[in-house]
Amino acid sequence: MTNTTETKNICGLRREDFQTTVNGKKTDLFILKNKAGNEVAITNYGGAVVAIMVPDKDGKLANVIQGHDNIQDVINSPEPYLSTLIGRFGNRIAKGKFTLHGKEYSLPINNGPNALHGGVKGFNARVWKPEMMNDQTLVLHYVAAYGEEGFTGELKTTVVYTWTDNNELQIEYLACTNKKTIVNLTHHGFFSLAGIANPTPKVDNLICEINADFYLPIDETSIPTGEIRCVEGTPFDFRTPKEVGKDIDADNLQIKRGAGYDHCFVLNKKEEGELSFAARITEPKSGRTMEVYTTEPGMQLYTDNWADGYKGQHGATFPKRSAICFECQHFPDSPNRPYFPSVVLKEGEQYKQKTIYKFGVK
Ligand SMILES: OC[C@H]1O[C@@H](O)[C@H](O)[C@@H](O)[C@@H]1O
Repeated sequence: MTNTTETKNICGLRREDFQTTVNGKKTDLFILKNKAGNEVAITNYGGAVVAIMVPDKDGKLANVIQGHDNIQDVINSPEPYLSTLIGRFGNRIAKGKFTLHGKEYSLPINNGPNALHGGVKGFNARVWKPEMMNDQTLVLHYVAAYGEEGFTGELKTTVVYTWTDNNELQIEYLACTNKKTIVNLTHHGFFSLAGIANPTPKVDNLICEINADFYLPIDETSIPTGEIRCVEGTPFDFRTPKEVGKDIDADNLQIKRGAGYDHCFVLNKKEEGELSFAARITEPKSGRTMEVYTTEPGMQLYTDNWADGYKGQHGATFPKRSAICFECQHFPDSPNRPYFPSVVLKEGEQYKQKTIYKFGVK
């Protein structure tokens, strides 16, 4: 297996730069290689994907996901969710409060007045137990303790990354609890289809299509207002492909609140939980495409609106808006909105979600 031998150069990265010990647990870099010869590199620190090497229309390989080239930079990143796993609860919970079986829970506040992405030390900042199944499958395990980051119930979590021969990065999530809890897992890939370069180009000229007739407007603290609004005639209408930059700075209250796109789309589904088409982007210059499929009801479109000008892999600097994120998940603040799809997981039940990022060329 690839990881048993010392690899000097993995996707332009060095394995040893990812090897350290954090709270007694070892971090490393794992490489998945498919039959087409294309590689993906993942660290078990937060499950951060640090490389996805895919060809452009002329067959030229480039890394299309933002990350860092060493473990210290991953740990201290100005963007703590840079292409990492997110849990136990993706996105925001208003004021960090929710009620479950008649009891009110208070989570640490880490984003304005709200709780974001599972707390001060979420799944993105944990060392996961790695298991290489074969050259194309990495499994990560993490057990979130009862009470960790304010959540009830121990949560045993498994994430399976599979890199298929047709350049699909499949991410499957499984979890179970010993006491009723809430769970909303996702992966926060920061995709730059033009390829990581210095400077990494902005996302404005990506052509984007999103399979959603509705989205969730947000209040001034980025919590869904509760309204499920039609995208028709708004900057959020991506039902026919359009440039990401077309309305990203539109004179629109929702766009202003998000400082760009930072909103959950309600994905069109025939059936709850079906694995279906969510989004597609095309980068016109390189011809690279990415399609997203998910079992989840929602997808947060985030256009990298905040962290600006920090150093990433391959000597690159990442200006803000140089990546696009499609976080497939249940809706933000679901625990406080009984009419949103439920995020409650009971003892004896199994949480499952699957999302696929499929790379190609046009
Ligand atoms: O990486 C952090 C970003 O993650 C997104 O899911 C949130 O909605 C953004 O507000 C946040 O800045």
